Amino acid sequence: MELSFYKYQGTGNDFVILDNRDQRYNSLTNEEIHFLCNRRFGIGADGLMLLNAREGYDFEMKYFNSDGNESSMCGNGGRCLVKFAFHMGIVRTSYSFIATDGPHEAEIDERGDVRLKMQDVTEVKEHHGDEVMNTGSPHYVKTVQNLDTFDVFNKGREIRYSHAFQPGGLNVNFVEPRSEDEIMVRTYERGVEDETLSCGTGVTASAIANFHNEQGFNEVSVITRGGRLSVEFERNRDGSFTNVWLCGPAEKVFEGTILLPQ
Ligand SMILES: N[C@H](CCC[C@H](N)C(=O)O)C(=O)O
Repeated sequence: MELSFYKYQGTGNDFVILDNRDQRYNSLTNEEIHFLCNRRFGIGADGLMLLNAREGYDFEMKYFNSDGNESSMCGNGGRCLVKFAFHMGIVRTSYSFIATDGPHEAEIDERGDVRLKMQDVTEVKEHHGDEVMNTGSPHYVKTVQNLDTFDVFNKGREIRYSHAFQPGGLNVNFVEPRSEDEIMVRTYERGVEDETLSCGTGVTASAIANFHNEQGFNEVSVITRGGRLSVEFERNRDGSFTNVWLCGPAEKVFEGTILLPQ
């Protein structure tokens, strides 16, 4: 089958996007998605998304990691899918779409950056002095020194596969505070099984773990290897985090067609 695809990236986290509003790609297998994400034999990406039609929403987002398996929410992917929808003629001042973790709002600002509203975070657990939370995907957040030379792959893999987080595993973020409201983050991503240049739900978890205002509005600037993102959130008296927004660039790279192996 010949397949038309679009390639997008959000701060270096890159995705194959398929317009599936006519459901033509519903029968794609995990093996085929894994092939499409392969950086040598396929298009190459950290993940693949289907833009589906959905009653009551501007669209539905289905997300697959590059291992070919459907997975939890992807923050950078959601931002790229909003920009794709805009390019495909779905033009809104505020977008409303549904993903595996529920409904999301999103906006495209005057610079073309995409602001994505993330799910509330109601529970942050402590684990060996580090923090574990779910921002639409499960994340482990560890503060380290000298992040630039830190062994993200091996240390990340160790935590991702550790017994404590089986069977599903989780994504692992290493954070180095730079100033009161700026952090650096590098992430080992589950389902990619490698470091990605940025991870939206991971950046969100890392910012929340490094909040600076005990109560009320917080804004954290996040430096990743793929570029800069910002995370805004309210910290509430009950310890929950609401009105969480992930903001940053999301760009089309190219489009094309590819023949799936028979
Ligand atoms: N690999 C993640 C999903 C994608 C997360 C990341 N690409 C993002 O931008 O949030 C997981 O399986 O939990």
